[in-house]
Parts: sequence; C-alpha cells; structure tokens
Amino acid sequence: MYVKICGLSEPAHVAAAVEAGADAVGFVMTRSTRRVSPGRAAELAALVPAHVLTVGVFRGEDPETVRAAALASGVRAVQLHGRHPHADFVALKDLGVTLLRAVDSTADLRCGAYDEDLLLVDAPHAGSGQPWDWAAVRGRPSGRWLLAGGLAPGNVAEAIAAAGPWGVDVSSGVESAPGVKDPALIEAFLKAVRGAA
Ligand SMILES: O=C(O)c1ccccc1N[C@@H]1O[C@H](COP(=O)(O)O)[C@@H](O)[C@H]1O
Repeated sequence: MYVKICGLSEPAHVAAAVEAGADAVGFVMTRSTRRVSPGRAAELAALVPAHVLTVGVFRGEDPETVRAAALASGVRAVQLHGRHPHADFVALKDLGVTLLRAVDSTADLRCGAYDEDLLLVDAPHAGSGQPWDWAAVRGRPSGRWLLAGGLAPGNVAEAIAAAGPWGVDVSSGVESAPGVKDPALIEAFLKAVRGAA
C-alpha cells in the first residue's frame, strides 16, 4: 500500500514522515492554511531521500503557474485538484515529473485517461478532513489510484477495506491542530496502514 503524507511545512515533520516509512510527501502550493512558497518547498524537498517522492499540490492554477512553482521547488511530482482539462496534463508532460490527477468520485476514474500517472480520489472538499462514502468507489477506479479524504489512524484500515485503493493520502488526520502536523499521528497512520495491508 502506497502512502502519501500531505501538507507538510516543517523540517521535523518531513523527517517524521520519512522515518515512519512514507512513500511520498506533499507540499501545498495553493490557497490553504497549509500553503508553503516554492522556496520553502525547495528547502523541505532537499531533506527528502531519493526513494521518497516529493509532490507539489495545486488547485485550479494554470499550467504555466504550476510549471514555475514545480521548477522553483524541485518537486518530482505535481498533484492537480479541480476539473483540469486533459490539455493541462498534456501541457505539463515535458516537465518530466509524475502527474497526479485529483478528483472527487463523480469524475472519470480511469487512471491515465488524462495522461496522468496516478489518480487521487478525494472528498468533494480537498483537505477538509471530512470522511466520505469511501465504499461508493469500490471497483470503479482503474489503474494506480490513491484514496484521500478524512483518513486518520483510527479509520484508515476501514477505508482501505471499503474502497480497495492502491494507496492512501492523508493531511488533516495526522494533525494536532489545523495545519499543524503531529509526528506521533504520522507514525500511527503508517502503522495502521501497514497493519491493514
Ligand atoms: O490540504 C490542503 O489544504 C489542500 C488544499 C488544496 C488542495 C488539496 C489539499 N489537500 C489534499 O487533500 C487531501 C487530504 O485531505 P484530508 O485533509 O486528509 O481530508 C490530500 O490529497 C491533500 O493533498
């Protein structure tokens, strides 16, 4: 089970995610309480070993804005939330980074349909920490897809059993306060996933 810990903004929390065994870490570079600048994301990404994927998270920005932030931060993946057209993913192909298409359950759930590398199926309001009906997507997404939206150490095993994803992604569920990551919760989340998978 692939695990992404998202919304990191402090070096200690990046270290906690890497130490706990995360496969990917995310830096939010769009409007959010978790927002970091491309420069800050670059500082954080520099702390991440090569086997862990660094992901820049965006919502609704045009491809040129995403490209500039990805290049400035050096992230190795970009995650686009919102109903981006296929052309936006095509426009970013030459960046040579992993492309994640983040959608809610009403979208086209075929991974690769928009030339993305990974699909992320999230709650209608990304980053809100609100659980949703994970079982409703069971069997619908194809290819490599991550489940997100309201996951936490106490419910991620249930969510995996309900939806059957290839991976999981969490932000709010490993925070002690909005925007403040908690190393103990990060560790507990990874343990819960490894115990479930
Ligand atoms: O975390 C945010 O603030 C955010 C803002 C804009 C787009 C996406 C955002 N986060 C993504 O939301 C899910 C996790 O949500 P949750 O808090 O665990 O319910 C994950 O994909 C983040 O990358």
